[in-house]
Amino acid sequence: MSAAFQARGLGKKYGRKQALTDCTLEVPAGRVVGLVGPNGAGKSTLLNLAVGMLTPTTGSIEVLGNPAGTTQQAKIGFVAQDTPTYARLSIADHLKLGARLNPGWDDSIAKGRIERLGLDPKQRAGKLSGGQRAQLALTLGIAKRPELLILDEPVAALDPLARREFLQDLMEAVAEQELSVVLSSHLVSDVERSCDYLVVLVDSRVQVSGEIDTLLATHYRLVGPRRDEKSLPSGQHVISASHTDRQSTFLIRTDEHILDPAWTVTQLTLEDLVLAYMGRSHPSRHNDRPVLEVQR
Ligand SMILES: Nc1ncnc2c1ncn2[C@@H]1O[C@H](COP(=O)(O)OP(=O)(O)OP(=O)(O)O)[C@@H](O)[C@H]1O
Repeated sequence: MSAAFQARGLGKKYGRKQALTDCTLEVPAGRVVGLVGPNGAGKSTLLNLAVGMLTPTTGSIEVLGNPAGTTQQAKIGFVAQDTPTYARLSIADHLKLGARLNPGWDDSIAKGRIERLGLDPKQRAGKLSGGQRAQLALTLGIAKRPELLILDEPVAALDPLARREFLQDLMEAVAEQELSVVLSSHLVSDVERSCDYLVVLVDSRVQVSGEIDTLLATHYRLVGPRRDEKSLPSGQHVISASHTDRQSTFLIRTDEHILDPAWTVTQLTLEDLVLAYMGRSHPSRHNDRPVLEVQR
């Protein structure tokens, strides 16, 4: 199976605003990829480039092995951040339209979800609440049975229970179909619950990407007597450092064993890891409110 998407030197400028910079990234197929980063980081820009709604200023992006924008539309499901629906059409009309436009449409998935959500198929989309509209858009995306489902902050408008159920549905769809998912989120807990691959984007640049299990197995917190980061072995890459008069704390990435007995070594949570990379781009944010929400 080809990569879900592959970006090489991808960049996007809106006028003079650089929204995405030199993004080189290969996201394997068959994964649930969490794209996280603060407001304005460039997440929607990257996702819109992937579905061909935007054209790159520099570099290139391939989706399911084809240049973005040329992949068969039936293979890609995209739910944009504003969860677009047709206000004057009913839920049932949306499902009929979905069935007509998509060769792989699964009506039982669509109708089953709408029924489970307690939505009235006769209701017009324009009369739905924001969360219900998001549920309709997500239902259309899943029932299309695409090879790649791209979701821009899909759960932002959903209540906590609906969010959990939706992520559960998504994971079941990935297990049952040959489906890759890329979803952007501000919520580390949602990524932790549903994703197995992580991309952190800050200030238009990818800070880190990889399998979540591998990332967690190669990042550590070291606490010990104060020392300069230059004294650490070359295989230990410092992501963040903080010091008191006597003590140093480093968050590091390494593939090697940590042999120095002076350190107390602990592994990072996903939240620690994400916040460390986000802080690296914005040193001044260490003392601020976290830019990612953490909800359990
Ligand atoms: N159409 C546009 N014209 C000019 N600037 C834009 C446009 N769309 C986005 N930007 C800018 O590009 C940057 C990246 O925006 P983008 O929407 O990709 O971020 P994001 O990570 O999705 O943010 P959020 O989490 O708030 O949705 C931001 O600084 C934004 O102001």
